[in-house]
Amino acid sequence: MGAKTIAVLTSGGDAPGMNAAVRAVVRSAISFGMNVYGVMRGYNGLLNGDVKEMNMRSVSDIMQHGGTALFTARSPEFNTPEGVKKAADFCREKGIEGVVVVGGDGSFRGARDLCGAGISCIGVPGTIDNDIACTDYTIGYDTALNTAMEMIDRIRDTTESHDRCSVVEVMGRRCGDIALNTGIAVGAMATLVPEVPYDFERDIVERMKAAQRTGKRHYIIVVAEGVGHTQELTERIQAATGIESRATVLGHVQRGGSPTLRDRVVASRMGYHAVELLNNGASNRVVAMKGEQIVDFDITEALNMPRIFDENLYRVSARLSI
Ligand SMILES: Nc1ncnc2c1ncn2[C@@H]1O[C@H](COP(=O)(O)OP(=O)(O)O)[C@@H](O)[C@H]1O
Ligand SMILES: O=P(O)(O)OC[C@H]1O[C@](O)(COP(=O)(O)O)[C@@H](O)[C@@H]1O
Ligand SMILES: [Mg+2]
Repeated sequence: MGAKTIAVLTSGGDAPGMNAAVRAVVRSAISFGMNVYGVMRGYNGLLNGDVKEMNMRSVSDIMQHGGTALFTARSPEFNTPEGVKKAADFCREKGIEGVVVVGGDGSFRGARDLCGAGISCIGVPGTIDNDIACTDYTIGYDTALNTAMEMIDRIRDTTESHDRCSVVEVMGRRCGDIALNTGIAVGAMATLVPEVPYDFERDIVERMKAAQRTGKRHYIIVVAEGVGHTQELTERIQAATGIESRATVLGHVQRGGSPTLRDRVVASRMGYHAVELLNNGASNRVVAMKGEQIVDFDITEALNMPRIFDENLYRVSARLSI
């Protein structure tokens, strides 16, 4: 028997496209004859009773906006056995039988715990990092990639005009996917990711000198946040090569902005799939994308899957960047 009353929340770092996922959950739920609540500020809304009943119009005009209309939070209180019990008790009080959690791996751990406390949960991957092992794609990734690319193109203009080296840090706490893809798209001379250790002399200094001998006069180096020490690295490059160097940390600009078509469509498909699962009585699942197909996995199995780094793409990047 499927859930009759469900809720939707967004949790962890926001990502462009989360609004399209919320809209899809609300509209699908209503079309299946369910009642649906929007939970404010991630798991905090379940702890503080901050929920609102949604109707068809509650999610009008939000899809084109970045951020999340439900707001988001990282909730330390929920991340305790007492917090999970309190949230589950609140759901029971409200008659909420199922919760769709749009967020990253941390949020899925929370969803798994809430399932353990008796509430059916479905995870929908929403994070710009693309760092969730079970899915080829996370909502927000495409928008973040395009924003980072556009920003680095701008940095290139000034880098070129000054014959400089620019070291640009992009987001990705433990995952080099944003760095690797934007590095290829902007023609970076080197791309550093947390998955592959690098050697300063071999991978940076010697490459720059070799490129210089072919006539190159300006350089873009893309570094994933997870590699760290971007300012220090920039100073070392200037000291070792004599080439004037500047560091730019792109930061949260990558998390904002109107979502791309891909993010809106994938988010809509995933949100619909999540509600279909709850309507069929499923629980403890994560929605994922494999190739172009929307599929789902058991949350615990999904959280235990190892992330596979795209070695082939890394090789392409290394060959082209000089
Ligand atoms: N191991 C865990 N058990 C229960 N809840 C968790 C756990 N890890 C994270 N959460 C909850 O999910 C929220 C979001 O997780 P976080 O890792 O910050 O972001 P993301 O979901 O984007 O990876 C946390 O603030 C916390 O409330
Ligand atoms: O919003 P905050 O707390 O500054 O977090 C920054 C982190 O959030 C992210 O943008 C997304 O990470 P999550 O998906 O785990 O929330 C990371 O790339 C970055 O390291
Ligand atoms: Mg995370």
